[in-house]
Amino acid sequence: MDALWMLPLLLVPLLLLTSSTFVFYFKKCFYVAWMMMLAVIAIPICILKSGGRDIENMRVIRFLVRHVKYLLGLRFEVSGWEHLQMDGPYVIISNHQSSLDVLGLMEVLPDRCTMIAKKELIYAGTVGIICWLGGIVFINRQKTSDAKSVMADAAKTMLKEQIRLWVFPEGTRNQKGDLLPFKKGAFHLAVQAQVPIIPIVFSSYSNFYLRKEREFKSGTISLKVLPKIETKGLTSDDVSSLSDQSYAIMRSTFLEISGRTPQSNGPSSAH
Ligand SMILES: CCCCCCCCCCCCCCCC(=O)SCCNC(=O)CCNC(=O)[C@H](O)C(C)(C)COP(=O)(O)OP(=O)(O)OC[C@H]1O[C@@H](n2cnc3c(N)ncnc32)[C@H](O)[C@@H]1OP(=O)(O)O
Ligand SMILES: CCCCCCCC/C=C\CCCCCCCC(=O)OC[C@@H](O)COP(=O)(O)O
Repeated sequence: MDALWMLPLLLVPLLLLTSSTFVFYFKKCFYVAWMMMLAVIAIPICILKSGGRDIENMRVIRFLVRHVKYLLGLRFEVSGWEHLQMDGPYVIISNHQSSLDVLGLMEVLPDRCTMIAKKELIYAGTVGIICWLGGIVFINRQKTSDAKSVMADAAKTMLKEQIRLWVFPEGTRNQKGDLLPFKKGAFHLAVQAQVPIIPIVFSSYSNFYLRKEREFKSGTISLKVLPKIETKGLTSDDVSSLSDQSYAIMRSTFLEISGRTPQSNGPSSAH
């Protein structure tokens, strides 16, 4: 008879585990907490290995982040690896749906590659510190002139130190089921450094992660690395067409790997 009183107590966790809203919040909180904790582990390793801010720290970060996908029930199917097998610096551009992109990014991240990120990320606790140690280039999106000069410096550093940079040309996270018009910074960067652009496309997260509906299920993400786009000989006058060209191939790839058919050519580039 006493055991019957236990029943509701057992039902509560059972109900919670089957509630998709609970799972959504649980997985999100777990993700942030786990990344924060991984950064706590990574910080002393990076400082001991490199003594401070150094692009080589990205190896440590990449190694420590690789297992996180399993904990969230996510898988990545990568195609086009061969396009990353290239010597020297280049600019990677990819679409940006959520902070979960970091997991896919770490799947394919080449050596000596860091990212351009909004400066607010530096205040994200231990994650902010590890981003700084990993050589992430922080830009102030509210001050275009500052962002431009930081990126012009980055173009020089890329060549001097043989660094690759990963930029999210949409400039913000976007889950609207299509790509946002591209900002121009990534293309100016590649043209200034005269290095190739490698587009990488993440398929839509909408079949497993829906922010509004508070759903976060297991899922498989296609990650497609596309052939490089050369910028040798191009000048700032070519930036708009370079951006339009990149947008067009990334958008059609996004729709294709997300199981959708293109409806229109969409917006070309940001103005
Ligand atoms: C173990 C531990 C675990 C922990 C785990 C760690 C995880 C470690 C991974 C983290 C991962 C990070 C992920 C972060 C992800 C983001 O933070 S995304 C947000 C930040 N990134 C970006 O914004 C990049 C893209 N944005 C841009 O490139 C933008 O162009 C800029 C540079 C911000 C400027 O913005 P804007 O003024 O709004 O945009 P835009 O319309 O492009 O430019 C205006 C004019 O300036 C010109 N212009 C733009 N850029 C330039 C330029 N560089 N030079 C000359 N002219 C330019 C344009 O051509 C345009 O002129 P017109 O052609 O119209 O005449
Ligand atoms: C004490 C501060 C607490 C801050 C908590 C946030 C910490 C995040 C912790 C774990 C997530 C790990 C991945 C971090 C990298 C995520 C980068 C990201 O996705 O930034 C958003 C930015 O691209 C676009 O921002 P907006 O969409 O314009 O906004």
